Amino acid sequence: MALKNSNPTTTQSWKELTNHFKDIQNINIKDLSKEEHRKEDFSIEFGDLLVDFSKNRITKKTIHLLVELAKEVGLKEAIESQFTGDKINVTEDRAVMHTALRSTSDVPVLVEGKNIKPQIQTALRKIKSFSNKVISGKWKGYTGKSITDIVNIGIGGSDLGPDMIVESLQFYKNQLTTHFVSNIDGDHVSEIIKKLNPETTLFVIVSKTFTTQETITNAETLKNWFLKSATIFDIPKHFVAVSSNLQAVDNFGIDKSNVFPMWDWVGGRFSLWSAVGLSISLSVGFNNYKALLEGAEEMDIHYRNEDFDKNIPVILALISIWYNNFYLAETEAVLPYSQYLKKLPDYLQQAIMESNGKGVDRNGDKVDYQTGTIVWGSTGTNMQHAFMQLVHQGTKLIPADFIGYKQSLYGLTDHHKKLMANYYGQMEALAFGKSKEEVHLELKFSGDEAKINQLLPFKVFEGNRPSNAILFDKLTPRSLGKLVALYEHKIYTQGILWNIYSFDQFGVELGKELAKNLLNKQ
Ligand SMILES: O=P(O)(O)OC[C@H]1O[C@H](O)[C@H](O)[C@@H](O)[C@@H]1O
Repeated sequence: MALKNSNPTTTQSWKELTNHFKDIQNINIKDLSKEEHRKEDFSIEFGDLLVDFSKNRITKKTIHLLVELAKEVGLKEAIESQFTGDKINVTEDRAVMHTALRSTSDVPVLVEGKNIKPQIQTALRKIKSFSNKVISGKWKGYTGKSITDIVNIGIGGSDLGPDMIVESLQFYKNQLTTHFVSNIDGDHVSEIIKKLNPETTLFVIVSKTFTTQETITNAETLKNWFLKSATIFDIPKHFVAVSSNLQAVDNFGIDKSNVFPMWDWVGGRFSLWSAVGLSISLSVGFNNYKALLEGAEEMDIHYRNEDFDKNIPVILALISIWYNNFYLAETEAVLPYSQYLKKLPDYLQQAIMESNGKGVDRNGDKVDYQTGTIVWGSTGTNMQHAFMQLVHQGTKLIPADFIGYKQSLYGLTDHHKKLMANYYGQMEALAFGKSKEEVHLELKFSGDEAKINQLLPFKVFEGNRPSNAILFDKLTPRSLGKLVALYEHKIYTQGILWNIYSFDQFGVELGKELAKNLLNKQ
C-alpha cells in the first residue's frame, strides 16, 4: 500500500494543534507537575522499561491532538506497510525490512513476492557457526594460531552500529579484541596496525555496496600490510566480507565461503541486525547478539500493536514534533547515564539526521515547515561538567532524553546511587528551576543585600525545560536492542508525520562526487 501523501500542516489536527499551542505556549512544567496523577498519566511502562514524559510542556489535550494528527496522516497504515514489506523507500524502489531481521515469528514476509525469512535464518546460522569457531579458537590463522583480534572495516552504517553496540556491551565481551577502522585518514588505520599481529587477526570488511572509498582504501591497505607477512593463499583464513555486491567482493579476493549477505531491503543505518553485526556476534558471542535482536523485536511488536497513546516510539516522536514544529526548538539532546553508551549519540546522529534531514516532501515539493531534528549529546555525569550550563540557563530550548538504568553492572552501589541522584537531579533542575525567592533565601546568610541583588539574576534558573526519562532495569543485550529499536521507530514515525522519505540519503552523494573529481584532477 502506498504511503499517504499529505502536507501535515494542512490537516485539521494541525490547525487544532496551532490553536492549542497559542493557548498553552506559556504553560509551566512546574505548575503541570502539581496535577494529580501527572506522573502516572504521562508514563508508559513496558516490561523492564519505564518512560516518564511528565516533564514536558504538554497536557492531555496536547497528546490527544498529536495522536489525532498521527491518525490523520495515516501512521497506522504506514507502520503496517513497513512491517509487511511494501516498498516504502520509494525513491530507491526498495522495501525497508530491518524489522524482519529480528522477527522470530513464522509469518512469511514477502518482498517482491518472495518470502525473505529463510535467507535471514540461513544468514543467522552462518553468523552463529562462524562466531563459535572464531571465539572457541577452532578457526586458525595461516600459522596455525587462533584469532585474537577482529578488525571491522566499514564506515557510516557499516561502522557506527557495530561499534556502538560492541562498546555498549563491553561488560559481556569475550577474550577477542575488537578494532574499528573507518576514516579515510591513514593515521586511523596506521594506529590500529600498530596493535595487530597478522597471524592472529581477522578482518571483517563491511560494505553494502563494496564501493565506498574509505572502506575499500582501508581494506586494501590492511590487505597489503597482511601480505607483507603472508601470501594470497592465506587470505581466506583472515578476510571475510559482509556485502550485497558479490562481484566486487570476489574481485577483492575474498573467498566465496567467507561472504556474509546484505540485502538491498536493509538500509545501512538500520543494518546492525543483519550480518553487518558480525563483529558484534564475534565480540560478545552469538547468544548475546541474538538477545539484542530479541529485545528489538519486543519493541517492534509494541510499536506495531500498541495504541498510539501508549506507544513509546510514537509518543516520543510526537512530543519531539511538538517542540520542533510548534516551539521551533532546533535540537534535541540524548544523554545516557551510562559510560557504556558513550557512542550512542554518534550512532543516533546518523540514524536520525541521515534519515530525516530532508527538505522535500513525498510529492517532491519543498517543505515549508521544519523537519529533521539535530541530535547531539554525551554521557552523564561528564556532560554536566561540560555543556549542561547552556541547557540549564542558555537562550535555547533543548528537549532532552535522559537514559538511565536502575542497576549498575558491577554493582558499586555507592557510585550508582550518586549517578542516579544526578540523573534525577538534572531533570528536576531543568523542569522546575530555582526561583528568585529560593535564590534570595539561599544568599540571605552569605552577604549584604546589595551583593544579593547583584548576584540574584545570575543564579536564577528559569526552569520549564523539558525532558523524557527513559529508564531500564539494567543494561543487557536485550534492553539495548529495545532501546535502539525505539529510536528507529521514532525516526520512521517522524518521517511519516513530516511527509518525507526517511530511507534514502542522496544528500551525502554530491560531496563524494566532488572529492572524486578533485582526485582525478590530481
Ligand atoms: O555499507 P556501505 O555501502 O559501504 O555504505 C556506508 C555508508 O556510506 C554512505 O555514504 C551512506 O551515507 C551511509 O548510509 C552508509 O551506511
